Amino acid sequence: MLTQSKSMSSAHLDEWQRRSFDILSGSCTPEQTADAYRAHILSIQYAWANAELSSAGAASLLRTYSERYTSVLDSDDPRTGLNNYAESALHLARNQKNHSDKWESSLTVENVFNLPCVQRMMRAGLEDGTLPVDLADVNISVGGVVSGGAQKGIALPGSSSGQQNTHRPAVLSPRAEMGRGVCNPFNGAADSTRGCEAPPRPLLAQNPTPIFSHNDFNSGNASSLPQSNASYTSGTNVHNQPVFFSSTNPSKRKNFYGSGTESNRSSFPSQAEQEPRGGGRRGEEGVSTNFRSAREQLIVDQQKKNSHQGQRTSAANVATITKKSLGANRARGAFSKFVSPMPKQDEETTSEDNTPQDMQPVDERLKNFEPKIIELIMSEIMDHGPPVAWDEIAGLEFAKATIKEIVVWPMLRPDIFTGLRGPPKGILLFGPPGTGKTLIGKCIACQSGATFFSISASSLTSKWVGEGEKMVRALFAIARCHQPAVIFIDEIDSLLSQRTDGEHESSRRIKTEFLVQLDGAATSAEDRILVVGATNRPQEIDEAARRRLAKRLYIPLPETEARRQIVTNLMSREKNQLGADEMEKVVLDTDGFSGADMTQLCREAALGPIRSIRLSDIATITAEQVRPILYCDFQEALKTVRPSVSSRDLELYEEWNKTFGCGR
Ligand SMILES: Nc1ncnc2c1ncn2[C@@H]1O[C@H](COP(=O)(O)OP(=O)(O)OP(=O)(O)O)[C@@H](O)[C@H]1O
Ligand SMILES: [Mg+2]
Repeated sequence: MLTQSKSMSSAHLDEWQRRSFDILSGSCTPEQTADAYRAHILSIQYAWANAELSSAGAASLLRTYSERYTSVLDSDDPRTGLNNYAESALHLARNQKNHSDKWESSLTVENVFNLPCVQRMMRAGLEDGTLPVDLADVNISVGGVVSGGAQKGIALPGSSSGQQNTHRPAVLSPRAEMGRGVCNPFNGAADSTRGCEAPPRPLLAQNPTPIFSHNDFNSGNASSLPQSNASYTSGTNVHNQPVFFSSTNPSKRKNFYGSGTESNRSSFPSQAEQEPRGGGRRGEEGVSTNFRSAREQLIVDQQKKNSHQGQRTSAANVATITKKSLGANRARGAFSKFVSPMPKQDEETTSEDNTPQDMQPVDERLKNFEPKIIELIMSEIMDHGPPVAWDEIAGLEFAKATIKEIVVWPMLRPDIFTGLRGPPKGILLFGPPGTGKTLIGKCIACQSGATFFSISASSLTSKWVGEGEKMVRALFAIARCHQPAVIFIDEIDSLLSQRTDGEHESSRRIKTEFLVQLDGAATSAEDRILVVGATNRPQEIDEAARRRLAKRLYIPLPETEARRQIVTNLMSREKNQLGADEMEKVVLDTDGFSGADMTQLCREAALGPIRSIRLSDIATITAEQVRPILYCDFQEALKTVRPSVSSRDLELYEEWNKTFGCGR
C-alpha cells in the first residue's frame, strides 16, 4: 500500500500512515474507521490531481479503499459497521410512502368485459352452450371491486334483459350496462330480483381474488344455480347467481347515493357517476378506504377549484355591482369610511377574459372607453356627504328658488318639465368668494336625487395629449348612463377660460370637447344631464361656454337678513348670551362680509370665552364652566376678521351680473 503511494508528498504519507495505524490497531469505532477510509480516498484523489500518483495506481487505490469504506458503511454488524444503507433504506421504507401504493389498475369491472379475449370467451360460451370459463365460477377483482362474473348483468346478444335467474351469461355490451351489472357478490341467490340487496360487507379486503380466478368457495346453497359450481354461505360467501339489472333507470342510480337502504346499495353507479365522487365510491361499497386514484383526485381538485373560482367570480361580480370601482361611490367627508387606494385581493379577481372585474364597463355605451378613464370619472361621483338642506343656505332666495325650479323639480318630475318647460342644460353660479356657491352645489347633490358628479378641473386635465378630451367624453357618457345626473364643476373658469392663441394645445382641445359635449347634452331632449358651474371669476369664462351655461345666477354677498341668519344659525349651536340688539349690532357691523367671513367671525368670537380663562385653569376647567359667548367677543373678533371681498371686486361682479347674469 505504502509502496503504491511512494510518490505522495511526505506530509500526506505521514497522515496516511497514522490513519492506517489507527485502523489496524482495532481501537477505532466504525465511525472513525469510515472517516479514516474517506480521508484515504481524499488523499488518493489529491495525490492523483497533483500528479504525485499515476492514474493506474490511483485507480487501484481508490478501488481498494472505496470497497473498504463502503464495507464499513454498509455492514450491519454494529461493532464493525455503520449500517448506513440498511438504516436509511429501512427508514425510507418505514416513513416514506411508496408511490406504488397509489397505483391502481386501469382495469375496472366495467372495462374488463370489453377486453376482446373476454368477449370471445363469452361469445364462444353462448354459441355452444358452454363457456371456456363459466362466469359463475369467475370472481373478478379489479381496482378494488370484487365481482362474481355470473352475477353481472351480462347481456349477451340475443338475450333479453328479462332473463333473470338464468346462469347463462350474456355479452355485456354497453359500458354503462356493465357498470350497472356489477353487483355486490354477496347477494342472496334466492332473491335475485333484489339484485345486490344483501348486507354490504367488505369485498376486496376479505377476498383479494386475482382477476378471473376461479372461485374456491365452498359449495353451499347452490340450488338456484343449477349450472353454477359457485357457492355461497348465506351472508358470508359469494354466491354467483346471474342477476340482471336495468341500468337505464336513472332513479336507481340516484338511489345509490340515497338513503343507504339495501336496495340503494344494490345498484352501483355508472362510471360517469362514480368518477366525480372520487374515493367515496368504494367507501359506499363497504370497503372503507379513502384512497382516490390520481384521476379522481384531479377531478375533485378541479371541481373544488372551479366552485371556488365560481364563488370568487360571483363575489367579484357582486363587488362590481355594489362597488363599481376603486373609490367609486365612495362616501366623502370626515365620516366616510376609508377606502384603501390599493386594490384588495378579491378585487383583483379577473374574469375569464382576464379583464379585471373592476375595469369592466358597466354599460354597453361605455365599452369604447378605457376602464381606467371610467374608473377615474366614477371616482368623482359624489354619493353622499354631510347633508346640506336649503334652509342652511342663508339668503340667496332668488338663486335658491331658481335652482329648485330648474334643477330639483325637473329631476323629480320630468313628465311635467317637458318642451318649453324643459330645464336649461347648464347653470353658472358666479359671485364673490365665500358666498355659498359650493354650498349650493352640495345642496343640489343632496336634494335633487340625481347622480352628482363633482368634477374638479384637474381631474379632467392630463399631461397626455388627447387624454383630457377622452376624459370629458367619458364624463358625459357616464352621466348619460346615470341619468338624471348633475355635473358640478367648481371653479369652472380654470376649465373653460377663454381660449387664447398662446395656450397649450391640449387644454384648448379639452375646452372644445367640453363645449361640444355641453351642446350635445343640450340638443338631446331626453337627456337629463345638468351642468352646474361655479366660479368667482366669471369674466374669464369663454364666451362659447357662457352661452351654453344658459342660466347664470349671481350669488352675491349676504344681505343683512342673510347675515343675521348665519349668525343665528351658528350661535344656536353654542352657549351664548347675545341679546337681540347685540345681534343686530353684529349684523350691522358686518356689512360687506361674505358668508365665509361671517362664519369666520363667529368662530373667532367663540374663542373669546376660552381666551378669558387663565392659563393655569385651562387644564382643569370643565366645559360647563366655560362662560358663554358675549357681544364683547364679537367686538374683539371684529378687530381681526375683515371682509375678504373688496368693494372694487364687488363692482366687477355687479357689472358682470348686469351684463350676463339672469338675476333680477
Ligand atoms: N349663504 C350662506 N349661508 C350659510 N353659510 C354660508 C353661506 N355662504 C357661505 N357660507 C359659509 O361659507 C363657507 C364657504 O362657502 P362656499 O364654499 O360655498 O363659498 P364659495 O362661494 O364656493 O366660495 P369660492 O368662490 O371661494 O369657492 C360655507 O361652508 C359656509 O359655512
Ligand atoms: Mg367654491
